[in-house]
Parts: sequence; C-alpha cells; structure tokens
Amino acid sequence: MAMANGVESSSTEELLDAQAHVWNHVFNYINSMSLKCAIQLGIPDAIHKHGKPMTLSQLADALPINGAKSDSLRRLMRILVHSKFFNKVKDEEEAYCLTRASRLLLRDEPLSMATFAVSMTDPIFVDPFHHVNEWFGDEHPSPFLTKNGKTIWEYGGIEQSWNQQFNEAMACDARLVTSVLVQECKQVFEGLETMVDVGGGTGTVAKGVAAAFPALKCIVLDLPHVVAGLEESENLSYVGGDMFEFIPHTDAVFLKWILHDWDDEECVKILKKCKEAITSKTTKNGGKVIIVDMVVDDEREEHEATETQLCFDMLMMALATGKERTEKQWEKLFFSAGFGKYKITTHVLGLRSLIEVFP
Ligand SMILES: C[S@@+](CC[C@H](N)C(=O)[O-])C[C@H]1O[C@@H](n2cnc3c(N)ncnc32)[C@H](O)[C@@H]1O
Ligand SMILES: O=c1cc(-c2ccc(O)c(O)c2)oc2c(O)c(O)ccc12
Repeated sequence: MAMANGVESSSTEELLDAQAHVWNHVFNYINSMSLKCAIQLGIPDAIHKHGKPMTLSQLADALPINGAKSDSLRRLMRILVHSKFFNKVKDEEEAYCLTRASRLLLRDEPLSMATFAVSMTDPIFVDPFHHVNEWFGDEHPSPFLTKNGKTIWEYGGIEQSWNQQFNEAMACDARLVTSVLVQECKQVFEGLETMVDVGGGTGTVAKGVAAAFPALKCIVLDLPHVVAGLEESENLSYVGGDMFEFIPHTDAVFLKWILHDWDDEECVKILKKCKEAITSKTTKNGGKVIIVDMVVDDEREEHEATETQLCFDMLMMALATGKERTEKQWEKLFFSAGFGKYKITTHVLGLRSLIEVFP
C-alpha cells in the first residue's frame, strides 16, 4: 500500500501541505476583496452604530442587502472573523463586534482607512499587477508604464478621477501619520521657522503641522495638477512644481512616501535638491531633511510585519521605479547626496521609520 511506509506517508502529507500552501497564496486576494465588500456594504459602521454586539439578523436588517442573502452574509462575516476584522461573542445569541482593525474602517472616524482600502482594491489600481511578467521582458521602468504608456505621475495629470482617488487615499494615510507626528514626535519640528513638504499631495500633513505649530510656515510642493485650487491659510501655502528642478529655500524638507517611489539615482537627485534648499539659508535650528518611509529589517522576526514590507516593495516595483530599503541602502543614498549624518527613529510610526538627515 502506498501509505504503509512512514516515509511515503509523510511525503504524501507534504504533498498535500504544499497543495494547501499554493491554494492559500492563489486565493489570498479573496481576503482583500472580502474586506473591500465589508467596507462597501458599511458593515463596520452598522456594528458601530448598533452600539453593542450585533447578531446576524440585526446586521442583515441594517444593511442595504437582499433579505434572502443573510446566509451569504454569515459566510462573509466568517472569513472576516478569521482575519481578525470582527470578533464573534456569545451571550444568548452569537453576535459580532468590532476589532481595533475594523475601527479603522469606520467611514466617519478622523483616522479612517476606509477610502484607502476601497481605492487600493479598485481594478484601476490592481491592474498594473497583471502586467508584471510582461514588464520583466520589456525595457519599461515599471509595469504601470507597460500597462498605461505613462508613469503614475503623468497618468494623474490626465485621468482626473484616478488623480483624485489616489490623492484621497494618500490623504487617508497622511491623517493617521500626522496625528502621531504632532502628538509623539513634536521635537522633530521644534525650532523650525519654515518647512517644505515635498510631494506633500493635497497638504494633509502640512495642514496638521501648521495647525499644531502656528509659528511654523509650511509650504507644500507637488505637481501642478495635485495642488491646483487648494485653499491656503496664514501659515500654509502651495507651490506647483517639480522636485527634480527646484525646492524652495527652507529650514527643513519633509518627505513622506516619496523616496520609496524612486530608484537610487533619482533619489540622489531629489536629495541633492533638498540639500540645496536647506543649506542656502542660514538657520539656527533647522537644516535637515525629515523622511517618513520604511527601513526594511531583514532580521525582523515578526512574520506579518515583514510580509507587509515586502508587499510594499513589490507595490513600488509595479507602480514606480522605487523600492523599500534597508538601513545600509538608505545610508548609501544620504552619503551619495552629500549629507554627513542621519538619525533613524523606529517604532514611533509602526512599520515606517522617521529619519532625520543632516548636511
Ligand atoms: C506616494 S505620494 C505621497 C504623498 C504624501 N507625501 C503622503 O505621504 O501622503 C507621492 C507624491 O509625490 C508627488 N510627486 C511625484 N512626482 C513629483 C515631482 N516631480 N515633483 C513634486 N511632486 C511629485 C505626487 O504627486 C504625490 O503626491
Ligand atoms: O498605498 C499605495 C498605493 C499606491 C498605488 C498607486 C497606483 C496603483 O495603480 C496602485 O495599485 C497602488 O501607490 C502608493 C505609492 O506610490 C506610495 O508612495 C505609497 C503608497 C502607495
């Protein structure tokens, strides 16, 4: 019998394990899509509004769904309980409650990630990933370009709705990061008179920093189609331009989620422009570049954290010319651009780090 021998039976088991492993990865996108569906149906909001654990029938009544589909809703909830977006509690009847992760998916929470999650699972954002293999064989710098004939930044200038969706997704993340920055990392901004948020999108970080530090003048530099028509205030203004050409003189340049979009050569060009911007003015306490980006730690033990960083690295490969970098790779960029010192603060911003770079 094929199973009689220990070695054979363990190799059968290994074969089946391998099959399960392949299934798990082939169908991983179903986790993303189930999450997207839950947000679109408003499941986190319905449970939140209910104010206490919500039974399946209460949930089905509260949602805009066909009454005959409550068993399908139970199955959707089952996978989302498994992926820790909801908890199932049992009092008299089984009921669902929110977890910390699904609280971040409430539409009206100030730090909501709902728009980010729905946008990023939209076919127009997922599409470039269908072209990665084709891209490996061509000479284009990114699969996004293979697919669309333009870089993501050029594309945003032409496709208004894509541009708006992308900027709103970035703003979602920027709200969360800004709230941590102004609460936990105040010292980074202290003593600065001016700051330019380079590639600062629609100004979410700059608005938050300008409000927390009224004496600090914040300028957002981004592409003209991104900053067109945005409202300025006493200490917040917008400049439409190209960071490869010119960055206004300032005490500090802020770069969040910028350098990971670009290859090493492009990063050195951007960093050299940053250095010109911060050294052309004599400043008391300034003269630095503040970076919010990942520092990949190959030795990191946490499986989920590493997986997320590797996903971001692939995201940067698919969309742009960038990558996620280790400390050694960051250091090389800073020194090549002529900076002398840097300081990395990890853990304050979760999977990302705060890096301060000095001339
Ligand atoms: C990934 S987004 C990050 C936005 C923002 N810093 C944040 O973290 O929320 C990159 C930004 O860089 C901007 N960008 C791309 N090329 C640029 C250029 N040549 N000059 C200035 N900004 C640019 C994009 O328009 C976009 O807003
Ligand atoms: O979360 C992100 C998502 C995307 C993104 C853009 C276009 C697509 O078609 C797509 O599938 C994903 O781009 C980013 C980016 O460029 C960053 O620098 C940082 C984060 C993100």
